[in-house]
Amino acid sequence: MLNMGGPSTVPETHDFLKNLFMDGDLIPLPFQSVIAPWIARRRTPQIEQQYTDIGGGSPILKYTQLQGDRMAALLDEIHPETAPHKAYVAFRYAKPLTDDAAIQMKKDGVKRAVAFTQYPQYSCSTTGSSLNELFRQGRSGAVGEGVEWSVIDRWGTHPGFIEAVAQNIEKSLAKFDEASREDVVLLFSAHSLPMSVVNRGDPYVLEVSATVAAVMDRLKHSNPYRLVWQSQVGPSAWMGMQTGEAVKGLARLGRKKVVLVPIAFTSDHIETLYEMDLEYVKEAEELGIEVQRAESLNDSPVFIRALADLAANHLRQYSAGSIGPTSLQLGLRCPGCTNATCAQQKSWFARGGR
Ligand SMILES: C=CC1=C(C)c2cc3[nH]c(cc4nc(cc5[nH]c(cc1n2)c(C)c5CCC(=O)O)C(CCC(=O)O)=C4C)c(C)c3C=C
Ligand SMILES: [Fe+2]
Ligand SMILES: [Fe+2]
Repeated sequence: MLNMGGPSTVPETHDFLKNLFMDGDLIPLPFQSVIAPWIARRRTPQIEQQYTDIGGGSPILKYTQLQGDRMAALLDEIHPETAPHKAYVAFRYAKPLTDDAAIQMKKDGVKRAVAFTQYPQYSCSTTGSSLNELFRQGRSGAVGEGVEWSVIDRWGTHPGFIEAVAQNIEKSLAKFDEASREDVVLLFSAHSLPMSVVNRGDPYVLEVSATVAAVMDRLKHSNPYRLVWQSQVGPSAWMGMQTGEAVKGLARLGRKKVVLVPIAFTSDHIETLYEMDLEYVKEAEELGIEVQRAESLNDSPVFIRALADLAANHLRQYSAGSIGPTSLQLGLRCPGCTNATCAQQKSWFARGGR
């Protein structure tokens, strides 16, 4: 279960930020090993305050572990051919890190493993970075010798995932007065990307858009909607329109009913619990907007069944030889990619981790 992770407690914030700013796949910095710890130290107090304000830490580990354990139990039932199944959490920036998962897998004597990204839509800065780290650990033998790997690299239009998101939107819509419910604007919000990443051919923006289109089809276009982008960091140009600006713009246009929908992350985190709930919702209410935030998927049984379905289909097709260890799409580097690790990682996984 690959994801970025988050500090489970406030004192873990500094190490989380240090690991994040040290990641050249996410934020390439000159003199990274010197500059990254400095930026992390400077940013820590502000981000610590945000984690304090959302209750003392990120719930991502709790939810990822729960999703993984329940998915593995379901897999034992629906795909007994490869049972028993066990989920290992491998976070990129917080404990348990990829090397922690590797140690545990080696101890357990794992011989067959699926790298299952928990980011629905692919970006080199998220899933790509996690796969690069897993490749480094796997190649070094940290996970054990002779492990056969395959990859589930993206699933942003899986019908079970779409259904789970749509159900949460419907729950939020039900809180509005029925007579004017169709006027409610669905504001899908995803973590933004620097334009430098978009412009090197990263598929994330397209894939998030595909998720939104699939959700709207499932909802039979019951409401008007927009996809907007949040959480940009630093002074460079990022993908827009920014969520905060969109909320203000809707108020200016007299669109006073909004559901905010997190669409690129499956568990609650600082962006839902802090930016959405404490910043955007508050701002919207001050502008006279009636606003609901659609719940994150968290422990949604529909979502967990979708994860099990994705894994079962992958294992079934892989065993039948109808798919290889990686998708064809994973094999294509961004046309503007200059990161040599991406090339090595893709061919290592395409050979099943050999
Ligand atoms: C799919 C989601 C995400 C993408 C794409 C993404 C790209 C991306 N992020 C940064 C820089 C930062 N992100 C930070 C936190 C953070 N990022 C995501 C998700 C995506 N990032 C989440 C869910 C979080 C919060 C974790 C939590 O527990 O809530 C941070 C740290 C926070 C801060 O300092 O503001 C940075 C920095 C870049 C540069 C980038 C694409 C290149
Ligand atoms: Fe981010
Ligand atoms: Fe790349």
